[in-house]
Amino acid sequence: MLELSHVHKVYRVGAFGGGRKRAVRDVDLTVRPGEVVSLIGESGSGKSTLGKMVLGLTRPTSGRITFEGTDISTIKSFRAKKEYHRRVQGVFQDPFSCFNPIFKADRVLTMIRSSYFPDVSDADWRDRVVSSLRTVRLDPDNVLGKYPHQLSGGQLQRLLIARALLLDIRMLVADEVISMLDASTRIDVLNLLADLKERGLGILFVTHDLSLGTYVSDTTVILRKGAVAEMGPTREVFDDPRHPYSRHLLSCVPQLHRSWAEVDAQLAAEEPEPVRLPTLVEGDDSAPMVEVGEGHFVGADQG
Ligand SMILES: Nc1ncnc2c1ncn2[C@@H]1O[C@H](COP(=O)(O)OP(=O)(O)OP(=O)(O)O)[C@@H](O)[C@H]1O
Repeated sequence: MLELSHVHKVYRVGAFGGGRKRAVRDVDLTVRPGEVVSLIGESGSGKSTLGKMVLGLTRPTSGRITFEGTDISTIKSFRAKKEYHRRVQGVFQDPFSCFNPIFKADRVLTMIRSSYFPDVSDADWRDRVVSSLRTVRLDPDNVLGKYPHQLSGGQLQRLLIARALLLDIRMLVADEVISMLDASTRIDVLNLLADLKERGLGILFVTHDLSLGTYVSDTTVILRKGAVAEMGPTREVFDDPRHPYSRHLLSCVPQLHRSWAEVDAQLAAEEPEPVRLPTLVEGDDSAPMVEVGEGHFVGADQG
């Protein structure tokens, strides 16, 4: 469905754009229908840049992104871009900033109608809206006609997902969608993502939160300095992390039932079979990976 192949992104920075900032380095990854792929990494590791490239908000410096067989760099006309966004949508961290406080919150749905479905009758449109709101577990009577300040962050986030669903999307880029929500609402939104996955959507779930990454994802991609440090089936990556960075990162997840000393002791006792990590070559932008288990890859140690 979605395939990234040797994707790089270098931003021009500095007063006259003379500097260069490498944000993404040689990333290969795939998202299949009904699969949730978590992109995990610390701040600045390139997660959002990858999400933005998939959404066509910024272009890769090199490499290819294909969606359902089409290289998205060939999608140029306004009409073709609109069609692409009928299939691929993004939902972002701060739901509040997506709403204009002087308009009712459901205006985000009306705008979809005027842009994509001008010929749909009022009755048909109302049915579609009600159905998409129910899918995201919102009560239409509770949210329609309300202003953004009358709704919670979780309701606004779900409203944005409902908006995406009106478009019959196949792929959702969910960029830190739960980081601004309180704990119980987070679980609601995660459960909603799990429902969407059941409906066959592919989801790129961008997060810096490791523990939430495991909750919904089939595949985990750990990014460091723009390159993949480790990727593979989520259970394998979490149960048997092979890259030193992933091991360090996973050991930092607080666990209620164990002290830090116990975690350190376990890590030392369970030192995995040593992996010969690939090396980066000076002057070469590629980021090689080695396979350490079926579909489980590790990248170079970038120090
Ligand atoms: N438009 C831009 N121009 C220049 N540099 C940028 C731009 N956007 C991002 N960067 C830089 O690229 C790197 C990757 O940024 P990105 O936002 O993708 O990381 P991230 O992992 O999503 O971080 P966070 O979790 O803090 O959002 C960072 O060093 C960032 O400063």
